[in-house]
Amino acid sequence: MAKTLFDKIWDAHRVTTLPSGEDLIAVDRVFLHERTGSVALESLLASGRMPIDPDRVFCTMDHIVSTEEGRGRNDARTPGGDVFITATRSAAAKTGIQLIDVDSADQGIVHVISPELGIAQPGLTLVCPDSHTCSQGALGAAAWGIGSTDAEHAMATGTLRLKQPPQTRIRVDGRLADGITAKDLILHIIGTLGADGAKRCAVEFCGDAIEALDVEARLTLCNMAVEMAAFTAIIAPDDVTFAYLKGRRYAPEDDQWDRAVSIWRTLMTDKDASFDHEHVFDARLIGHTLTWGTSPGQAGRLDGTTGHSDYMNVESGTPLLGLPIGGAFIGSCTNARISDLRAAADILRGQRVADGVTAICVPGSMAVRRQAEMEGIDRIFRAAGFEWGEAGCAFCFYAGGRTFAPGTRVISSTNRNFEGRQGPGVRTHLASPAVVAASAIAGRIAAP
Ligand SMILES: CC(C)[C@H](C(=O)O)[C@@H](O)C(=O)O
Ligand code: SF4
Repeated sequence: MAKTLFDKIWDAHRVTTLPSGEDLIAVDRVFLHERTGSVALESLLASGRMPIDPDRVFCTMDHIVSTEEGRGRNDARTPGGDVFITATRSAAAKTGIQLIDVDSADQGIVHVISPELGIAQPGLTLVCPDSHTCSQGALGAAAWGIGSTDAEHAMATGTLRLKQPPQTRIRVDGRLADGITAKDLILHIIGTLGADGAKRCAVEFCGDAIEALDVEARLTLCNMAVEMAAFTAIIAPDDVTFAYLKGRRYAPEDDQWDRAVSIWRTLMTDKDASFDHEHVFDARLIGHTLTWGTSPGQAGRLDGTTGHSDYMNVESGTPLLGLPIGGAFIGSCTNARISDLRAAADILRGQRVADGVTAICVPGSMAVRRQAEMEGIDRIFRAAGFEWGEAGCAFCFYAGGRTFAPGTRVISSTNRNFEGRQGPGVRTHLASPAVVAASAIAGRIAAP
């Protein structure tokens, strides 16, 4: 029978089908972070269990760590949040899992460093107690977000019990216009299908426009699948994927590499495979896209108008272009990789952030930060008046502590614009790094 890419990975990991109709699925890798991972690790230890294979459990510190330069990386950005850091460190030592601690050169946001280190690979199952784990499907893995209890189960048994999700195919034909990015594309898709447009589905992205994206852009695309309520997203691995993975720390080596690639080449949807839902988009019709409301589905063109939102303080029909901003943030697992920073730096070079705009850039990983510094990108950001941070989730979500003033309109390269997401009363517009940079300079929402 013809199979989808997702079927192939699922079937290869099915240990058995249970009487309940659920499958018992072998989990290849578990990734944790200090916010939810600490809970899972402590609970596992309290039950007297140990990870069945600690070498396949990875953990980073990203959500609660301070990202302010020079502040000391052991510091928490959440008042009293140090417990997340210390509890994770101590539980990691007791369980023998692979901890990427605050002072590690590899530290960064889980969904940024997992691909960077080659931990996410085609054909693997990978889970993490974090909703944006779907990002990692960009490498051709089945990667999905779980709760802390399931993380505990996955660590203890190397399996998870769940029903195979329904499947959606989203094909994007044509090529994105110059300057239009994967962020514009995914905001356009969510804006069209709605914030529950892919409910509980495993989404496969395919088509010419997807094949033309580099891996970093594919990560941005898959990252936001959960914002349309998807179970996960996946892209068939291809030569672009293999070139990205080759030589990375956890990638297969030597003849193992050739064997892996020959298996990976079989990971694609068969011609006659069927999906529960299918959608087709035309990349050529997509322009700069950003959100105007408090759901990622409330998105529209930069040259368009808003709907009505009291929280966002916009009337229906207000042009997005020209809305005055007080904050600009470039960061998060959506858009804080080197290609994102380069795109923003191209716009910021020789420019200054407008008066009254607090502008902050927080690279997604310390590796991205080092690369940016090697290229002089940090100097462009600093000279423009941006604060330059150390890696972590930072202003992507409010965790107590420092944020923008209530009521501030912020243009942000992140993935969630819920009420209060970036701080009490803070009004978030999601956009690409280029639109964030251009708006920071203009002091109002502006085109790159
Ligand atoms: C804190 C964490 C569990 C949460 C998530 O699951 O996504 C966070 O990363 C987010 O983006 O809201
Ligand atoms: S950067 Fe934001 S979206 Fe990504 S894992 Fe951190 S908090 Fe979640």
